[in-house]
Amino acid sequence: MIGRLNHVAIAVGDIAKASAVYRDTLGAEVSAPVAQTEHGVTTVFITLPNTKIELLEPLGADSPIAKFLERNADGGIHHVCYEVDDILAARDKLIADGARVLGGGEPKIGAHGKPVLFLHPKDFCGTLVELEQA
Ligand SMILES: CC[C@H](C(=O)O)C(=O)SCCNC(=O)CCNC(=O)[C@H](O)C(C)(C)COP(=O)(O)OP(=O)(O)OC[C@H]1O[C@@H](n2cnc3c(N)ncnc32)[C@H](O)[C@@H]1OP(=O)(O)O
Ligand SMILES: [Co+2]
Repeated sequence: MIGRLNHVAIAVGDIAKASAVYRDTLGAEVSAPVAQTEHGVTTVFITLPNTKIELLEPLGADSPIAKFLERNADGGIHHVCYEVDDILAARDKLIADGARVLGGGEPKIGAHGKPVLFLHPKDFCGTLVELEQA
């Protein structure tokens, strides 16, 4: 079912500072920040030869990453995103297998304009998993 690793997400308290670390210290190609109001985060994408790093900063009062940052004040790896050929078929199989699909199971449009879903970390080795329609 899962295919390419689309991105690894890092939650940060200050996305401008984190962008500067990746751009200036690590010499990476860093996008401008984009407010993703629907998702309660601001995103930056760092393009690598074989995948992407997504920086996430809380946006708005009830950002889904706020508690994560309370637990990890310096920031930290927040989720991994795998591509799937058919996100609805993947969702239905995961639910049939007893996995918890977050957000009521309906895909939202993610940062790349594609449908995305999130799977509960407790069901996937303590790791928040995002699926993105390839
Ligand atoms: C623009 C879209 C963009 C894209 O790529 O397209 C994005 O990636 S948007 C990213 C931000 N959105 C989301 O993360 C949505 C899905 N996430 C959630 O719904 C929440 O973060 C949730 C439910 C996974 C956790 O929420 P919260 O931390 O408020 O809940 P709890 O404190 O009750 O946590 C429950 C339990 O899970 C552990 N946990 C929480 N977050 C993570 C994590 N990122 N990785 C691993 N484990 C996590 C937390 O420690 C709790 O464990 P416990 O043992 O019970 O303490
Ligand atoms: Co993501």
